[in-house]
Amino acid sequence: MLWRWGCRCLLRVVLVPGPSLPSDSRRLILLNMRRSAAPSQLQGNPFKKPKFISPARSHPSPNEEVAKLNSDIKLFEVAANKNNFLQPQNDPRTCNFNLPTKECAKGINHGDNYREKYCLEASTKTTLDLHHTVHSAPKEITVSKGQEEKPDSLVKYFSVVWCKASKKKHKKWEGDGVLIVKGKSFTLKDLEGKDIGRGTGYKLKELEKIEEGQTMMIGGKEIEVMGIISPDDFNSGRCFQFGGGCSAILSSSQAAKKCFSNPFKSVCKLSSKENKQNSFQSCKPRHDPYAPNSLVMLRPDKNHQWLFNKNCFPVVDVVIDPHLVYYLRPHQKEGITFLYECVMGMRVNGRCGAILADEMGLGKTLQCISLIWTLQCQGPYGGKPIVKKTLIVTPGSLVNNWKKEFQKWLGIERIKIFTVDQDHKVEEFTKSPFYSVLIISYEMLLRSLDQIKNVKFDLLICDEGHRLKNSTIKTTTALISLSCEKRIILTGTPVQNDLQEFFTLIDFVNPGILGSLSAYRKIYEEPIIISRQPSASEEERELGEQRAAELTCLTGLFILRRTQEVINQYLPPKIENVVFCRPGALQIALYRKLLNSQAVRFCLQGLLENTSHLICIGALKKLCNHPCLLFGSIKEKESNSTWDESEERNLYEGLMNVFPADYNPIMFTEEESGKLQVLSKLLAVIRELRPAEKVVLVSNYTRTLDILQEVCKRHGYAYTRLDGQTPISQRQQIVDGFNSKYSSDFIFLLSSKAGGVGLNLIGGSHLILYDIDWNPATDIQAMSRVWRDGQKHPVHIYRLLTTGTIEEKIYQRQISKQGLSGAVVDLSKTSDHIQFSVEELKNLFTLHESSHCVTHDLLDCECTGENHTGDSLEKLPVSRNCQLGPHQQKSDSLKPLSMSQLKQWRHFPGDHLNLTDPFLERIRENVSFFFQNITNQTTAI
Ligand SMILES: Nc1ncnc2c1ncn2[C@@H]1O[C@H](COP(=O)(O)OP(=O)(O)OP(=O)(O)O)[C@@H](O)[C@H]1O
Ligand SMILES: [Mg+2]
Repeated sequence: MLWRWGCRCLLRVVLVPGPSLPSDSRRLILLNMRRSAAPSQLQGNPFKKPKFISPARSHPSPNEEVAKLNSDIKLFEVAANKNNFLQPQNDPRTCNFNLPTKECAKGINHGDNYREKYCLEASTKTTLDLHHTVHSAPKEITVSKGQEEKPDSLVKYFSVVWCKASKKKHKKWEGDGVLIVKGKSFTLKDLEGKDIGRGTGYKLKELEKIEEGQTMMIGGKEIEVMGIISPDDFNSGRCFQFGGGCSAILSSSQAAKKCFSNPFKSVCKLSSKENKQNSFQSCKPRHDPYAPNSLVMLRPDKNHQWLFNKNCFPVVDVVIDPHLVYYLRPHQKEGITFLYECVMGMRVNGRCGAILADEMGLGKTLQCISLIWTLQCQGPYGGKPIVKKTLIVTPGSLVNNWKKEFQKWLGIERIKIFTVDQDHKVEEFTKSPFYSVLIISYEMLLRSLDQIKNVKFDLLICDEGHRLKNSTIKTTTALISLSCEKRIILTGTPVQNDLQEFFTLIDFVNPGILGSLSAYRKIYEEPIIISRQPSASEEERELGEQRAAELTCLTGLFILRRTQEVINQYLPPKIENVVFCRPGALQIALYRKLLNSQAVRFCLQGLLENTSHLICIGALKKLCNHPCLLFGSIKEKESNSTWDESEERNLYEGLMNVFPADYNPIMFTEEESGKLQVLSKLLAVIRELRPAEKVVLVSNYTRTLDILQEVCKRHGYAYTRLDGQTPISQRQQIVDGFNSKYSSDFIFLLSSKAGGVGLNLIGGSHLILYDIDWNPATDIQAMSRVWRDGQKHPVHIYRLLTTGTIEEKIYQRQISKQGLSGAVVDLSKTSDHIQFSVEELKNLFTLHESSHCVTHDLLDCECTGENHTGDSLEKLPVSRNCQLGPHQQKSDSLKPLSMSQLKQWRHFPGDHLNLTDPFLERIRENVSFFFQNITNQTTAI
């Protein structure tokens, strides 16, 4: 550690390579070290008393050097540094949810060429050092509003160094800190945001006199004031970033150190081998950068060259293969540019991670394939490829989809892909020089971790990477243990809704960039959460907002999210229907009986154990799907030896008497379930009106899928099925078979939880969600399987709900605020994780027999339910469920509907006279109410 070198006027000599200097030039940098051993004191002192500046930051940028130096060796003291920890080369147009705020823009030092190219807006603002805290602090102490009138509320912030109080003559400062002076009291915080000292009762006159260089005692600690911090820098949290971003800085310093390790070798005086190698490098771009429509990557700026072009290769344009560019959508071109800049460390110095969080179906796979292909063949320095081996980790059902996409876009010759399965082990990949891309499932990765660690991967892509949001799970720790620096997370779900999970994902792609978890909690999470509470004071609200803005700004450099709208124009119309199906007579009788059971009554009195309500909910959901499922469960339980003591006994007591005496679940009928009746009619009308079109039929339960499968058999519909039991090796084959125009399958039976994510089921143009999940994300995932690129037909989506039952309640929960509060981003969350109050349980356990649609009743809609065409969209309030707050108010088209949005949909009762939709017309008999919404409407559908 540098700061251990505490001695007076220590001169540190570093020879720095520079690409643009003559080969015999050597640059000698003397770092003037101060006496004190505190981190902040160990560097040159360009302005007053700077904080600790890591080597990567403390060396001048090559531009500055070139300007200052002639070819002679020259000694100089390190000047003010412009090589920021963050070097946002951010495209304001693509900065996903977080257009830089004024504050953000202030803190950004845009790279020259990038600024020219993209950041027109930002470039008009003053470019400031993000860590200008000390240097640019105003001479006068900044105080909060109202200080003159009320000295008690006066607030000042100072950067300090501190150590425990001691009488020793030669003290060692232990760390940097922030001193907050409020009224007559002091708080001392370390750079992790923790309070480490407090004091009170000081005289106001003393406080006014605090100035740089002053030493004082606070709560058993001695401090020396190093400078003033502006309220802006405190509120944004920037003044802590030496703690927060410290490791990021260190990392770039490490990168820099690499360059420093053998300076002579690096200064364009290449060994003969390297010379030879160099001469073999193609110094021409692989593709013509001037060709019309060419997609050329950003050229590295001088800082980048100085850090990464050790061998002084000529800078060559990196141009995306025109073969790919031909197919790329505009948002995909932007996405590739973004990914390239991230993994090349051009957006955040020395950081090579990215999160591509585009909504489902936007072609994240193609964007990554384009990146891999580019980096595998090209590089900005002498054309030398950046990546040799890439590791792609993905859910099991998508392993072959990735391979297929590679083949779709690049053919089989260009790039050799190895997919791991039962018969193809990682060793095969390791031994063969032939393959450059390894695709493996998360499960297999864990099993083959040791072999994987033996391979040096240059690029790591984690598909559906939101599963890494928990840092303690094995998969995350396994992936963290891989040494690969260039890491990309792909996810279709928003990542910023939960601040803890957000941290884990960020820390995975760019380790340490937000500092330690404890620092992050203190500096960002706590103030942000406090500010969102209704009881928050104005001050807390402002602080939280500013911290959120800063966090957004920091992370927005390497997170990109675009919404579905960007591809809407390429997609056919989508007709979405929520269909409220009347329950059958047997269903109603059983439902009543269940609600009257002792188990439900006890639940409502809070008398049963925590999980009892889940059993009741489960039974009601089964009943809504089909009574025979409930029958089957009871029979199964009865045969179990523990039946007599089980809680279910209280629930199922007397239920068998409601079933007809000769009830046989295998001989179930469609009439017994309202939804099944509707489904059966729906399948028939699709078959009749659109004989060439296919249906994806989704349920969350394998047993329900069995029933649906039986219905297919009875009606003679050809079907295929994918659920949790389907071997991974067969999944892609099943998907391909269904998508093929030659397939005779009419129906694809899909278990949404088992295989919903990432699948392309564009062979189907009708999707029926037979049951509803607590988590809207599960349903959204499923619905996104058919309305995606490549779909040729208008897409019809039907969500079936049983009128007046728990299914409506779950739907309401999905679309109301409550439903959004926790579950929205998390596919793994189930009802087990949802807490219910007794009031909520009462509502869940009520059957509304006389309502056509309880959901409509709740909408507060003036219409009488007669073909209402929806309110004007302008009235729609913008609502967003995001802990990072209002800075990201951009529409998320795939986020669950809100109640008010649902009100915009056309809605009408089943017996409405003028149903224009021929499909709805045919099923209306069993339907009490419809909601319908059409996206991308053309003429006929
Ligand atoms: N530019 C394009 N032109 C035509 N088809 C495309 C294009 N880009 C992507 N596609 C196709 O769109 C479909 C969806 O792409 P992909 O599976 O990569 O989406 P995704 O963003 O990964 O979605 P999810 O989050 O659901 O996994 C694929 O079939 C893909 O081949
Ligand atoms: Mg995908």
